[in-house]
Amino acid sequence: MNDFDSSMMRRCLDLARKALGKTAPNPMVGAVVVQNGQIVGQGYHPGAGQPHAEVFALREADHLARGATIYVSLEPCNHYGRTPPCTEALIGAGVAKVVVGMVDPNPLVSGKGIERLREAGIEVVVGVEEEACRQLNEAFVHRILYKRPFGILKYAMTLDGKIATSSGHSSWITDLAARGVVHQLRAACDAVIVGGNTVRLDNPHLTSHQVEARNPLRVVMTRSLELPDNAYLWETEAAATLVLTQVGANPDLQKLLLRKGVNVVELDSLTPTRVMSYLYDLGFLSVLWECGGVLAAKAIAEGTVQKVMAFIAPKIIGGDGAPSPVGNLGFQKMTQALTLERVSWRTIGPDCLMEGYLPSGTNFR
Ligand SMILES: Nc1nc(O)c(N)c(N[C@@H]2O[C@H](COP(=O)(O)O)[C@@H](O)[C@H]2O)n1
Ligand SMILES: [Zn+2]
Repeated sequence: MNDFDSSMMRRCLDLARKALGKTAPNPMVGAVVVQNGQIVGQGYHPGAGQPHAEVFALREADHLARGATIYVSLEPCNHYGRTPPCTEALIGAGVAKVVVGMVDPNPLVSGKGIERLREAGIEVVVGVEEEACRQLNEAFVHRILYKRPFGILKYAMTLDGKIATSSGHSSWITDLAARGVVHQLRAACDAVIVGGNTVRLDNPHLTSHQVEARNPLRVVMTRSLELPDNAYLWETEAAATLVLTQVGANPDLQKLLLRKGVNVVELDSLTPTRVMSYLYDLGFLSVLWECGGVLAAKAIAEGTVQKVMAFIAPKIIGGDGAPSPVGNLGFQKMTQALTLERVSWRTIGPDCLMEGYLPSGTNFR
């Protein structure tokens, strides 16, 4: 890989990111057409049902695409989905070379796009900035491979591991800057899940708090449906809310919520696994768990959390009964601890964000 290829692929990733949070169930993809060392066309995939990144880049390059090199962060598709195959568009435009960031994990494409281009006599290079391409679409890759959305557990805790005081007060653990990062994270996710207790205790908004940014679907998991008549989550002009409950729960509140525009769905079983399967069917890529410790423990135990984002404030509040981010996992020994992989951390204002991935296959129901 040379520096030029690398910088063009990074440009593709920057373009792809313009559609952050807007492409589900599709990936984020960017493409750049280069003729004689100059960018003559670029594009990104804005969302499902719209043309792919390659098509926008080719349109912009027009006749200059002939004999050019196109960089694309994901293997060009070779199938009829919502849109026709990009391989045929590339062949038709007469490009000489295609530089691909990563092979598409989608079995409808996986390797077939590259094969088709090579058959047509086009030079194809694969794997430029592959790790960065994979990272950008980690949720898409997970969805394709496991037929479930990618789960992120996010929490804010004090240095002594508490998410609230013993009385349940939790506003605010982290500073403004860290809360801003959480708002961006919400804008990048398709749904954010809390349990009934969080609604009762914290009355959260769960929006991205930015005028231009999109909001995730706000999802409440509640068996009893014993929730307040008035909650910010019922203000659906701000963002859509879905309440998942069990069959026959609190019919009066169901009627009230429906009148307020909240979607209420009764599920046969209200487990994290069932909820993630429901959200998969809605086409979601990434789901943010912003719940309390009891639900977080269940979500981890059922393998519905892949990544953990822990915001840690340099504050100590103590309190024997003060809750912690993850409830009972049933572990007795330190050897049972779930050790995160690919851990990184950074400071955000006075706080610290530690991120890492649960070992793959974590599931001990
Ligand atoms: N290479 C590439 N560029 C894009 O811009 C894309 N959106 C994709 N997506 C791949 O094609 C599938 C979706 O196809 P339709 O949008 O339904 O036609 C998606 O699952 C990816 O495999 N690829
Ligand atoms: Zn395509």
